[in-house]
Amino acid sequence: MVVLSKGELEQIALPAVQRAAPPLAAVTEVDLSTATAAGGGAGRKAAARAVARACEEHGFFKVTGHGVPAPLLARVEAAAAAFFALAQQDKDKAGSTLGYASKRIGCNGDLGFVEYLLLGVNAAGAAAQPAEASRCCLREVLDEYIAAVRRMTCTVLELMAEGLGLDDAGVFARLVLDGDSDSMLRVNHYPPRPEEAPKHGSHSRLTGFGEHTDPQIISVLRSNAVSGLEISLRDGTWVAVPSDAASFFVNVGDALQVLTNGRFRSVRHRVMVSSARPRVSVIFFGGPPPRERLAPLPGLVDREGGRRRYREFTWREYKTSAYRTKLADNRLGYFETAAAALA
Ligand SMILES: C=C1C[C@]23C[C@@]1(O)CC[C@H]2[C@@]12CC[C@H](O)[C@@](C)(C(=O)O1)[C@H]2[C@@H]3C(=O)O
Ligand SMILES: O=C(O)CCC(=O)C(=O)O
Ligand SMILES: [Fe+2]
Repeated sequence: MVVLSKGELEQIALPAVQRAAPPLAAVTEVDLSTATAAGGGAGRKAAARAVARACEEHGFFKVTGHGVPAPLLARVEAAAAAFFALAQQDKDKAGSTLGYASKRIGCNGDLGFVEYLLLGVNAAGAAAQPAEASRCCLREVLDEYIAAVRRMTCTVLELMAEGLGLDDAGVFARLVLDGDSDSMLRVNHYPPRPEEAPKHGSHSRLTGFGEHTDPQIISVLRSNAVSGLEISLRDGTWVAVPSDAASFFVNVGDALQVLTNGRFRSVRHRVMVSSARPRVSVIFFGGPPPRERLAPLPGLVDREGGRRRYREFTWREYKTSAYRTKLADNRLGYFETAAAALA
């Protein structure tokens, strides 16, 4: 259970006057079954175009027909719910092997009304944790989930490359499939919000996970049927994403914004807690190997008359710099070139 002191509550409560964000009018939906069907050349082209358009416009879209079995999704959800229902001392004990933490996000003072597990994902697609944890049922089901979601993620990354018209359709997927890929899995649990005396006739909204962009190439999110995720549109307005437990949501991350020379946008998002029901979300963050040199792809730079918006850096360098920032900071500013500033 996430217990907040008065000071912490004040830090994550948005003012009572702030109304709930309006729902996102239309989220692009990409049906992967049409993109992967045998003889589905036209379907694949259409899906690739839709993916690229969504990544340019919002950096966000929904995936249906994903092929991750519904019983596996149900098992992950049940195992996560069972873990978070444990007594606090048992969750704290498991913390060392499953990366459990509560309220504190990162190490620079960010707080949220959330508890979570955060696991590194190794080359085989399994959560990289000590062997003694391997008998735990949650670990086993998460390993199975990671393998299935990583496969689907690579299909989505191929569609992104095809939608950009790149000759090498595997250019993004290879980074996530690399044996040293720095990928992660996060399981977030947002407890029902605590009872609070209404101020000025309405409740304030609690920040579950403060606004940020994800650092990696791609984030693939699934939640139970409880909403709370909001994305920021290009004009800065926030919109709520209606939950859909049967689908996945894809976020463009900062690394993909760099590789595409800013053509795909890493989406700013947050989670607000206002429901009487707990939200459980599971996010696979597909990242490159630490040694990987990231820079805008030459083909995409050429299309912009040679204007290169980001300098080259390694993923290790980016991560070191990212972990010094606060959640809401713009982590790409440090890597921008003068050309980006002019744009
Ligand atoms: C405040 C922070 C938490 C974070 C690392 C950071 O310094 C800035 C990025 C944050 C983020 C957002 C997306 C993922 O949830 C995450 C695991 C990641 O890779 O970057 C978190 C980091 C975290 O919770 O440690
Ligand atoms: O829990 C969610 O729905 C999103 C959380 C998130 O953005 C993150 O963990 O990076
Ligand atoms: Fe995120």
